[in-house]
Amino acid sequence: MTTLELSGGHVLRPDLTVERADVLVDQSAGEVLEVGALAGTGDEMLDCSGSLVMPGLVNAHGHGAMTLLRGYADDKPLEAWLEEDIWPAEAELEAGDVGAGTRLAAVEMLRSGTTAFVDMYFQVDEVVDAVTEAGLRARVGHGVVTVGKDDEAARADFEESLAVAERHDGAADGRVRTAVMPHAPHTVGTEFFEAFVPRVHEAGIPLHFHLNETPAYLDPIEAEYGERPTVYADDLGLLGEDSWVAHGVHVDDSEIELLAETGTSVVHCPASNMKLASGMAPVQELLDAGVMVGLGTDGAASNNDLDLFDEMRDAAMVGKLAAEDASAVAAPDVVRMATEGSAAAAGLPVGRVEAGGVADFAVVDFEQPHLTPTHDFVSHLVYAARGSDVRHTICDGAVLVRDGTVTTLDEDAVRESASEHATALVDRAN
Ligand SMILES: CSC[C@H]1O[C@@H](n2cnc3c(O)ncnc32)[C@H](O)[C@@H]1O
Ligand SMILES: [Zn+2]
Repeated sequence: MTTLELSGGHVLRPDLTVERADVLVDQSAGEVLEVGALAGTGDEMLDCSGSLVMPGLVNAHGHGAMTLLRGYADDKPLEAWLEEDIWPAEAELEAGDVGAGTRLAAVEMLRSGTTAFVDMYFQVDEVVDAVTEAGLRARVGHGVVTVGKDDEAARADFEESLAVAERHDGAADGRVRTAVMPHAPHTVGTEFFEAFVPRVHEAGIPLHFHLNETPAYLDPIEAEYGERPTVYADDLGLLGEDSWVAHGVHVDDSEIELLAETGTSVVHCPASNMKLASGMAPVQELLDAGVMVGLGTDGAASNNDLDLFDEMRDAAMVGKLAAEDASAVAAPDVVRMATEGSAAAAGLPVGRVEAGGVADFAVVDFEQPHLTPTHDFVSHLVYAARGSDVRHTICDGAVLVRDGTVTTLDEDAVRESASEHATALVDRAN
């Protein structure tokens, strides 16, 4: 057994108290052995003085390779943005693009303290290779869209999502888990849900999809079935403890109750919701109803970054506006959303720093002017810290970022390759 000691820092405990402590990790098992006063007992030492050791952040909804389309199309609402710009560009995507874009996403996430993420996209073999190389943890899936496809192509798309989930589950020494990911209730035909959802359940595979992001998600379902999309999704077997949805912006009281009753988690994506003017999710109401809420960036083309510190601040700010209450979506709730909440939503065994727990951490440098004085660590994590304050990132016991430098990927090469792929992709699309 080789041990790593995170020494000299403060530690954010699961009850969100902070104490001066070291953390000893079994690197081969990727597990925390002890949290306490250790004073130099590790085989390898990682200096965390002046810093806070917290659980690695978990990005519970996104489309990693959309980094290639960052800044390609802005200042439009979701439907116009997807139909006029994003989907035509994605029609030109090649496997290598997804690999390059996901590596860029990995570098950005690692540098800002994210150790696990959820990815709904295409060419998932490439996504898995990038995750494996980066050393990250992920829940990945092939996104299914059947609108605009004939029956054969639509069925093939859903088959691909199932096959990908079965092929990759447990990859990268178990750091990669999978899910079947239909895009949304209104972009996948009812007959395909009816045919495939029972098979997904039989195979014990979780489900992840976009729900009620904009008013346009409601109209077609209400017009055809006379019910809210959450009820429609429940009728099709899409809700449950193994399901988590992205957005949940336009959910009424009965839908919130249904999400709580079925144990379906909601991933809040505040930056994307603000940028696309999709609306303000009723996060405090979801929390009050007992719904598990996680946090996600969505893709880098609608955010336009993958920094969960930024996202935490946005979640707190817009949560207060939505509730018209400055005490709503308070800092401790937001830190829980970005750690344990996201982890529970995505079914990943992370989100707490404790003995016997998984060794995934972000180490945040608090010796910064904008983090001085430190009356309250949790307040600073939400309202004042930035992704660039992350000093070290550790996943599964391995140091993936040491003093701001990614150890597993060559950052310059990743940036260069992503730029080349992005330019060629956009040239093909235009
Ligand atoms: C079928 S793979 C995922 C699919 O989703 C698209 N997408 C990106 N951002 C959003 C969003 O905010 N709402 C809905 N769909 C989104 C992405 O471009 C892919 O086509
Ligand atoms: Zn999305």
